[in-house]
Formats: sequence, structure tokens, C-alpha cells
Amino acid sequence: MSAHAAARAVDALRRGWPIAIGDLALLAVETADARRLAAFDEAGQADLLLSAGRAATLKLANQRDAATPDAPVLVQRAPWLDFDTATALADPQFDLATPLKGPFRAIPLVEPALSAAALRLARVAGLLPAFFVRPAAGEETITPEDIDAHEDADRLRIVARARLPVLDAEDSEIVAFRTDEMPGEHVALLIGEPNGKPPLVRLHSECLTGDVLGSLKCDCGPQLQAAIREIRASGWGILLYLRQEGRGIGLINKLRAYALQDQGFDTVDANTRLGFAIDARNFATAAKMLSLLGQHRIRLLTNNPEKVAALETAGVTVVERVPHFLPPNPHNERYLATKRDRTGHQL
Ligand SMILES: Nc1nc2c(ncn2[C@@H]2O[C@H](COP(=O)(O)OP(=O)(O)OP(=O)(O)O)[C@@H](O)[C@H]2O)c(=O)[nH]1
Ligand SMILES: [Zn+2]
Repeated sequence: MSAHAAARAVDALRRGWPIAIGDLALLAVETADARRLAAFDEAGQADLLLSAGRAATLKLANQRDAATPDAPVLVQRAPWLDFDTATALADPQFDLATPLKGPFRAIPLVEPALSAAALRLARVAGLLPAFFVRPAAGEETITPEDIDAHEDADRLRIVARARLPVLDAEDSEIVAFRTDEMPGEHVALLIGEPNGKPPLVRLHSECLTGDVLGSLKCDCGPQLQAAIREIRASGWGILLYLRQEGRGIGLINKLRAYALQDQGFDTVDANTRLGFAIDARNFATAAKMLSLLGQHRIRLLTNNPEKVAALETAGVTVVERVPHFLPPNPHNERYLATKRDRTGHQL
């Protein structure tokens, strides 16, 4: 396995340089331009790889194989499908403003597993999930396994720990985790003193806008502060601060989702229009952190049954789900209603 090559691939994508996964050469649409596209694809024959959600938004879904509704879609290149048209296919921000030229033709995926891996890598790189694709011609290539190492919870290890008095829990300790590949470090805040009972645990996914800037669009900031208070009041427990900004799609893509919400789409449809899963988080990371901290039986502070299920699957026993509901404000009422009605949150 070549973790180095995968790290270089993330860097290359961000800089607008081509990469290769197996025998597919790929250029990310978001960081390309007409000149880079011409250099990547002199013959003008590179097809366009899109995610299932984006294809459904563009009404290309009916051309796909019904047996694999979540598979990526390859749009055949046509002489008039130039760089700007490809950008309009990849980026939903102008969907409502500019009617797309067409017709676009979805063609069979030659390499479904490699194509899906490419879309995972776009998410890891924080880019729109859309690529120009042609057969590789001698480039350094990586494998899907290299890409998955970026999110492989088993590679996590504890790298530093220190006392950290925080507001409402002065007797806390911070523990930092990382893997060689992962761009951000996850941390755990150990609050209070172990008392023989299962710890009260909160899995908090990073939200720069809510946690740091006090955004009222979501409930993250108040949930974070309240979690620390509740854990302290319960005796002892652990706050896991997971670097899964935007439910795993990264800050920039979350802000793109916010721009779509400004156009009227809800949090679920905004993710789908961008081409991402509704929730791209991987809670195996949280399970591994708990295991490294020696905790296998916990009480979980959440309204999200998916978190309970994901932890149980990863070997953590959740003896109790403790609701974690904060009063809505006028800006997040609809967001909370969407969580209740469309993503199964028990609110
Ligand atoms: N993609 C996207 N992410 C969002 C949006 N609003 C908040 N987030 C992110 O969602 C994560 C918080 O997840 P929530 O769905 O609010 O809550 P939860 O963690 O699933 O469930 P609880 O444990 O009940 O709070 C953070 O990473 C936020 O950055 C949004 O509109 N779009
Ligand atoms: Zn938030």
C-alpha cells in the first residue's frame, strides 16, 4: 500500500494536477481550467465522472442501471461539452439560473470500483465530486485501498495528552489522536473522574460555523457547550471532537450546501445536489478512539439513532441513549425539522 502516493494525490487534486487510480487518469473539474483540461486531454475525449446524486439532480438517473442506483455516472464527452459546461454539470450553484444545454448521454462505467474510489478521494480532498476521466498513460497510480487508508480508524493512535481546564469542567484532560494519512486530528476531552459506571459520551462533529462563530443556522454550538455541562453533571464522561466538518464533506462543501439552502433547498437535498451522501461521516473513528481510551460500554448523548447503531456495529455497547435537545431559534427551526422528518433524529 502506498499511503504516500495517496497523500500526494490529495495534494495534486487540490492544485489542479491530474492523478491516476488504477488505469483511470482523473482531473478534478473544480480545480481544472480550460488550459489544464487541454493538457490532460489533447484529443477532447475525456468523459465526465459524476456522483449518483448529482446525476439524479441533472435527470441523468433514468439512463443508469437500475440495479446500481448509487453507482457513479459517466457522461460521454461531446464536442460541445467544453470546460464551462462541465463546470455547470459539476457545480450546482447555478442550477436554477442557467438551463443546461444537452442532451447528455450516460455511458456504462468501465471501472465502477475505481470510479467510486475517485469520488471518495474528492470528498477527502474537500472538492466537488466530479472528474474528467481518460485511460491512464504511464502516470503514477494509486489504489482504492490507498484512498481508504485516509479514513481507516484502525490506524489511529494517541499522540499527546495534557490537562485542560475548560469552562464548566475544570478537571478535564485532552487527548489527541491521528493517523499518518488523516489531515485533521481528532481529540477527546475526558471530563471528571471515572467512577466505575459507563461514561456519558458525546460524539461531536466539527462545525466551524457553529462551534467557533456562533452560527444560529444549526444547533452545534449550544449542543457542544451543553454536552460538557451534562457530562460533568453526570460524574464523568468523554466528549469526542471529531474532525468531520459538514457531516464529513468538509467546510467548503458545507458552505456550498448553505448557499443552496439560501436558494430554498433543505440540508438533505443540498447535499444530494452537490453529489454527496446525506451523511458522509464514519463513526468507526469514534469507536476506535473509545477503544484506545479503554471504554467499551457507554451512555451516549445524542438524538441520532444512526450514531448508536454505528457504534454498536463497531463493537461499542451503548447501554443508554440520552437525548440531547436544545431549544430551537428562528434560524435553525427548519434545519431541526428536517433532521426530525428526513434523517431520523428523535427530536
Ligand atoms: N453538510 C452539511 N452539514 C451540516 C449542515 N448543518 C450542520 N452540519 C454539520 O453537521 C454536523 C452535526 O451533525 P447534526 O446532524 O447536527 O447532529 P448529529 O451529530 O447527527 O446528531 P445529534 O447527536 O443528535 O446532535 C456537523 O459536522 C456540522 O458541521 C448542513 O446544512 N449541511
Ligand atoms: Zn453546526
